[in-house]
Amino acid sequence: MAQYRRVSGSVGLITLQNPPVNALSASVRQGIVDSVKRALGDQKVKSVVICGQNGVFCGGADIREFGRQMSGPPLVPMIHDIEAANKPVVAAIEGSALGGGLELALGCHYRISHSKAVVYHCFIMTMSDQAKLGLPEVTLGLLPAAGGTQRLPRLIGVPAALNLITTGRHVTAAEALQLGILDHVTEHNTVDVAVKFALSVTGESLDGRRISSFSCAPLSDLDSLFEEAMLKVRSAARGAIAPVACVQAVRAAATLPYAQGMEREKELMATLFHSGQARALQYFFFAQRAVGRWSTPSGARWDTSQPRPVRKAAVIGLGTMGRGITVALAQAGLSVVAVETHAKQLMEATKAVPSMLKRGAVRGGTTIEPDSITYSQNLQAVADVDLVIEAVFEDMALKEKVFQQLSIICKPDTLLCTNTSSLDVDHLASQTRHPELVVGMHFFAPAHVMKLLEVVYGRRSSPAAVATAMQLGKKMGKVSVAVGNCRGFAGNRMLKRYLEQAFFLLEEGATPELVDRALEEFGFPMGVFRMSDLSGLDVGWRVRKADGLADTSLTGTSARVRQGCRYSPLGDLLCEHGRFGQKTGRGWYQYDKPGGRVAKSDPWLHNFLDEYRARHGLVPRCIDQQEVLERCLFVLINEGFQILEEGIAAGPEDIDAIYVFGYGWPRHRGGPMFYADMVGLERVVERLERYHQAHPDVPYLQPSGLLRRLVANGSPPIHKWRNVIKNRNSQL
Ligand SMILES: CCCCCCCC/C=C\C=C\CC(=O)SCCNC(=O)CCNC(=O)[C@H](O)C(C)(C)COP(=O)(O)OP(=O)(O)OC[C@H]1O[C@@H](n2cnc3c(N)ncnc32)[C@H](O)[C@@H]1OP(=O)(O)O
Repeated sequence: MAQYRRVSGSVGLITLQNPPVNALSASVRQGIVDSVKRALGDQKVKSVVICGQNGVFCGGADIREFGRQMSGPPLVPMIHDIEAANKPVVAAIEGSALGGGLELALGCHYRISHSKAVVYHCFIMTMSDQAKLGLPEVTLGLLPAAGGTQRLPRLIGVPAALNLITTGRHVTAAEALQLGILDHVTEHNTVDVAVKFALSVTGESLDGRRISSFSCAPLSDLDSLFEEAMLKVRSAARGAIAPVACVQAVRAAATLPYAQGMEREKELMATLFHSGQARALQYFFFAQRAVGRWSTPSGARWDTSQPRPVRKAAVIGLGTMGRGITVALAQAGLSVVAVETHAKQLMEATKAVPSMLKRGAVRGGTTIEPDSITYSQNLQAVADVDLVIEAVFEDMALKEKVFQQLSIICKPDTLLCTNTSSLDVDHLASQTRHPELVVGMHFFAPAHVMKLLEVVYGRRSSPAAVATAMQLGKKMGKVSVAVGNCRGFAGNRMLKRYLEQAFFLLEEGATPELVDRALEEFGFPMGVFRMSDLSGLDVGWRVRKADGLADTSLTGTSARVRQGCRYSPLGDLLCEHGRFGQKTGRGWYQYDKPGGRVAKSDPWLHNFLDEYRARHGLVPRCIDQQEVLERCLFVLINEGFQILEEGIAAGPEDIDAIYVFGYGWPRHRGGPMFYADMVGLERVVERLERYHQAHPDVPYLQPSGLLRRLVANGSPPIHKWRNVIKNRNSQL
């Protein structure tokens, strides 16, 4: 809806009304069309202001309408009519003007917005409380097709428009003013200022105010600008089609008259609108919001659990993870006690952490106060904190000891969290006096950069403990996903199956290059082998050794079998050769030096694989990219269904958010569970069954019960899976 009234005698004020973000639904569009008509037809009205109710201008088109039959007046002629009006129209932008919302504002003759400098916590000073503007359609698999690709370059120039349209980034009102998107910013009530302004421009000529009549500022070398832009978008999101279409649309603005540019914009939008990528990205938009509405099998829920305030936190262990967590906590405005019992490591951390904070501040345009962190070698320093995050070496005996000590030292109501990536949270809880106050907070390296946080609830974790960890994650800018306690939780448990298949493919004749190429062409930023070289092969080796798996002295058939299932010792053998990946300059690839970044094919590795296969009587066969994708991805997806069946994750959105934010799953493919839905559950079952027949010693290739049940229920779309999922208690 849109409300229309006349204010200050001669200003028609149109207020968009569609909470929470005044999205341009059919009825809002109809309301705007009707209101504009009224304002232009009323002789008493000399100028018009468009604003949004509740301090939000407009969050853009109503994304929920995209999957349905579109009705109501279309945006393009609606905006065209506003621009063509013979009375000045002013956009009063509070909150957000995004997508179609900004396009609507670009159709107005003037744009005024809100900006206010505030200090929002004790040591980070920032410009907050100001409007956000942007054309984020690309993040939804679309382009700004209501004239955005044609008006913005005409208003702010091609390079700046290319940047905004291809990245979808939001800019603050201050930046928008600088770029020339806004005519004016105010610290006062934006609508009042806009009304006064509208009165002041009454009767003035609008000839120079209609952006569609502008020409793009000329540029000397358009071809190389667009070539560069194309290369950039292709490498930023491999295989994503919307950024490419965005570049093409902006090129049309730079080279064609407005009307032809609009035709091109429409044509390009038509290729995107019904694409699988647009569906995936729009699904993911809602999925990442859905994970905040967490629930556990015991009935704890986001809307009935009260988080506790956390002002002071401690981090125990200042290795790579601990340092990153310390930085993330400090950046979130908490006071942090950073504890490391090894003097050398502590000394290094006291230098590393402030410089990480400094780099972060430069990147984020904020100022920091390093005094918010105190360092100590003594665990007693955590006596008065509200929450502790343990990040010591991944060793159960060590962690047990730390939790026993924390339970004595800390206040009785202190929340005790572990950053373990796979160990048993319930067991650690059992070492403490208050197991209900123990949860996992599983960060991903680098912890101050990566968006994902798995919040792991144990059997006895209280709803308040889960709510507090979830809220703290949000405060740290993370996407927090609540998961149950099991080996590897959700993310690493699924990853294990994916890694195993990659190793098996090498045994059967593939090379790391072939496997990585298939995965990178699918859209992962790095294939599995390049990724494991980056993260260090020794990490998994240590875990396998602790689990009694990494025994390379075994010979004959038993060398490739553990606990009755197929096992590949390839990773263990590489580690025994000292090949830990980038850090040693050798892994699945070779690097020019230890710490080198550029992976090169390694003849040694290929010889090693040949000899290994010969030793074990494995006859290499030709493996194609499809098999790589199906084996690696379908087994991971199958584990995802198992996780859903066990209630470790509450819904497919949780798993998809974990994989997109934590494991580089290409966002334009929606996440593994969405991908399964796209491929078709029946096909996933059929391929898994086929591979299981060929590899009966790999039980995880057998389709999970839930997957079969969904197929038996007619393969309902992903948003109906929850109806079929029967949550069970967490399982260890
Ligand atoms: C064959 C060819 C046919 C072509 C015809 C088509 C022609 C179409 C022409 C033009 C198309 C224009 C495209 C667009 O405008 S696409 C939309 C662009 N806008 C966005 O991407 C903005 C999305 N929203 C946000 O970024 C944020 O929500 C923000 C506005 C910044 C507010 O953030 P915050 O305060 O943190 O609130 P939440 O994100 O939690 O959102 C609150 C709830 O509102 C829902 N929401 C938000 N935006 C939209 C929207 N645009 N449409 C529908 N719903 C929206 C959001 O999901 C939250 O609800 P819930 O928690 O239930 O998920």
